[in-house]
Amino acid sequence: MSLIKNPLIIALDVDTIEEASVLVDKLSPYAGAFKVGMQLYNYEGPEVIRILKEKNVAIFIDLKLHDIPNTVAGAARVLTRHGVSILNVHAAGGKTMMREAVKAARDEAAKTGIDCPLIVAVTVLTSIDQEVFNNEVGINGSIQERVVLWARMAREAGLDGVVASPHEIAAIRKACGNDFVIITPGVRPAGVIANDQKRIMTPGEAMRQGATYLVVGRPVTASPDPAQAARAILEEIK
Ligand SMILES: O=C(O)c1cc(=O)[nH]c(=O)n1[C@@H]1O[C@H](COP(=O)(O)O)[C@@H](O)[C@H]1O
Repeated sequence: MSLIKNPLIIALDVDTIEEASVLVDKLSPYAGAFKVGMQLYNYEGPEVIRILKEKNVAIFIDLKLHDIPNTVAGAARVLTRHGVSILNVHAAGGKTMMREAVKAARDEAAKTGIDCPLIVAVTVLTSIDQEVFNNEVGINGSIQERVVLWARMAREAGLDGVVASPHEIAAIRKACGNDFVIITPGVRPAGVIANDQKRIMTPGEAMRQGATYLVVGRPVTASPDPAQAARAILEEIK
């Protein structure tokens, strides 16, 4: 969507509208979009979307919808009314769930004249490593194989793209083509702490692999100078 002016999406993982507003005011010159996830949305509700949109920034609503198809379709339909730029669902919810979500969002957009968000599927979370994937999540095979399978499935269901770690970007690009949107969290500038992220790369490496958008939270928002941290990432991916 045209409102997203560069590949850097900043994750607003804070509790309140006040904290989010401070970050947006500091970072809007450098961010292509801001991500509102389960922490901020579950405390402040849809009001946070309205207030941030008044600042004329693009919003990625990250609620990782995962439920039966009818329930996810209903959520995708009402979230579309907020006029967000990106919305996500879990690929693990299956193809019918994804297809119904896309249909509900597109129908609502056509009915209301609101732009339809890009709809993307979360694949294997970037905090999961191969051992946890096999032994705790309980899925056999490599993470990469699974991510590519789910990316193909998302594409067949009519989604615009996926969320995946930088490690799978090249394989997804090969399987799903150049127009497929790949949103990549698990991004850490060189020397920055990984926190709970397991499958990481630097911003420059992730873009060279073929990412469409990078999602970055703590390396920017927890920095003593968030604007400088964001500027440095933009410089690195130029
Ligand atoms: O869907 C997401 O955005 C997401 C998927 C994923 O696999 N990994 C992941 O970290 N994210 C989100 O991306 C952001 C990463 O934040 P930092 O680790 O602070 O950079 C968080 O808001 C996560 O919720």
